Amino acid sequence: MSALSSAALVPETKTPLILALPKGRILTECGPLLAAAGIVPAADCLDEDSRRLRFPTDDPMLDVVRVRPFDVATFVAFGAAQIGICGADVLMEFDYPEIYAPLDLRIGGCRVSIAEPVASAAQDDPARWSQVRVATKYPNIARRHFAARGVNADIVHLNGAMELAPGLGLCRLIVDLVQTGSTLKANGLQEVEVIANVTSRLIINRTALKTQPEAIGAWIQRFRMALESLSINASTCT
Ligand SMILES: Nc1ncnc2c1ncn2[C@@H]1O[C@H](COP(=O)(O)OP(=O)(O)OP(=O)(O)O)[C@@H](O)[C@H]1O
Ligand SMILES: O=P(O)(O)OC[C@H]1O[C@H](OP(=O)(O)OP(=O)(O)O)[C@H](O)[C@@H]1O
Repeated sequence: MSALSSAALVPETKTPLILALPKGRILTECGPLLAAAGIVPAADCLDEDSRRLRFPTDDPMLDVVRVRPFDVATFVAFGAAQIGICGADVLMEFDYPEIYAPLDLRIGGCRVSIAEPVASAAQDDPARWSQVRVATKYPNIARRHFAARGVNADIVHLNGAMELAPGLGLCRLIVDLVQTGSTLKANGLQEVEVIANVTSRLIINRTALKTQPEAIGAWIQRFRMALESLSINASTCT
């Protein structure tokens, strides 16, 4: 019997599903999407000042938890949350096989890029890189990217403020997120290569989808319809 057909015999659970949302900039962008999907979380859920971490919604079968962006993928991969919203950068970094990412939510647009000081970029030819030291919050993405290019990369793992690292002699290159480019510019760096374009995704724990196909399938469908209604509204507003 296949995993799917055996899962269909398991009764769906009566405990609420957990939707994991990322704290920070994406949380604000999630507001209209949640509203369009008919999710009404407790009022303080979208308030970054609230110290609460788990919130009921108007649906007794759905609770929301608010965690750090990198941890959304971990909560969902381990089944602590069944559904989540997470940047494609985080999914690329962890590459969890337990996560299914059915929908591009078209929020949190940015890119994972390589940058270096403006002064060295002028004389540097990325095609000639053979040995580089790279500071990044994305060690796996960076390692894979440089390996695919045949470049020996010594990776220094930082959790933030990567833009400081080249000027202080910690590394020659950084791999970080870029949106407007203003953080790079303010720190004397320039983007030299785009590794991947990023948006946020709806993510699902694969086992939960097998064991609760109706409930989780219905939420995927609600997010899909929400995206359609938002894009219809956006195109009629322009
Ligand atoms: N400048 C940006 N523009 C647009 N989206 C971004 C930008 N920076 C990050 N993101 C997206 O938002 C997600 C969360 O980024 P954010 O910078 O808020 O969190 P963080 O700094 O990683 O959190 P933490 O405080 O846990 O380190 C990223 O994974 C990415 O998908
Ligand atoms: O191209 P820009 O529009 O300037 O955006 C890029 C910046 O945004 C992110 O940092 P964030 O502001 O989230 O701070 P962080 O360093 O705490 O992650 C990222 O790490 C860059 O530093």
